[in-house]
Amino acid sequence: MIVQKFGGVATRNKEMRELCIHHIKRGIEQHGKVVAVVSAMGRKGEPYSTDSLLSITKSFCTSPEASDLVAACGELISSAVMSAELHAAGITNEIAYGHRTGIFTDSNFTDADLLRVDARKLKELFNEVDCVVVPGYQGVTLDQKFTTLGRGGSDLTAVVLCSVLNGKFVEFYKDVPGVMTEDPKFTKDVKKIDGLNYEQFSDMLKMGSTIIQKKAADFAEVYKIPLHIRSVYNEETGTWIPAKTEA
Ligand SMILES: Nc1ncnc2c1ncn2[C@@H]1O[C@H](COP(=O)(O)OP(=O)(O)O)[C@@H](O)[C@H]1O
Ligand SMILES: N[C@@H](CC(=O)OP(=O)(O)O)C(=O)O
Repeated sequence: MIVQKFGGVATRNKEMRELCIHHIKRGIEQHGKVVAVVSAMGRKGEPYSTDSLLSITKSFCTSPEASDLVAACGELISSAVMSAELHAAGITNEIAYGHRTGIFTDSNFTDADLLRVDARKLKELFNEVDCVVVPGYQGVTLDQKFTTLGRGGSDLTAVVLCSVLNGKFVEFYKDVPGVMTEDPKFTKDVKKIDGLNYEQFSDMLKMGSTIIQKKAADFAEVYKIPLHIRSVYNEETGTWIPAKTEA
């Protein structure tokens, strides 16, 4: 089993989600089962993105609980869309959300911390289907309120689920070939880095790189979860953390 994470750019429209579905199919063929963690579709200005939902009313800034409930809807919509399109493509799948995902947090709305993760339901679902679709970025409190895990939190969802389900590694599907020497949005002459150790990757994130959420990278380092950051547009190898050693 592996975990694949598809962010807002990878899930933004049907054409992009077809690429995601191709990777999920290949993941199932090569690794048996796939947990597909999805983020809200699109970026600022697109209708179902996290930023668009959070801008419905300025009053969300005075009500963190309501703000988290609306934010969680972005990933719920995305998981419903992805699940339906996977069914249409012939891939058996179930959606795990709310307490079915088993990610329980404290009530620190907008940046909640994990309390415990109960993987029993997810394991049960894998007896029935090849793929479980999980809305990222969210957890539930012990009294069943939705919380979010901080911006970029779907990365944390992916890494945490890989850890509790004993997955082989997490694949992050991006609009870049992997971790580059610098952010290609701002610098032209960049090269893909084939591999980094956890400390080198953490240093890049500390310097401000936004390629994955820092909390997720820290969790991966502590629990030794291998990460593969790669392009959604093709099947080429991206960047492995930790670097693959020569056989
Ligand atoms: N060193 C880096 N290498 C590659 N991409 C980087 C780097 N630093 C920042 N980025 C940015 O990270 C973006 C990919 O992350 P993001 O769009 O947040 O993905 P996701 O939608 O999966 O969360 C790239 O478009 C790129 O601009
Ligand atoms: N949608 C949330 C969570 C997330 O991880 O998104 P993305 O994978 O698109 O960065 C956010 O924008 O913060």
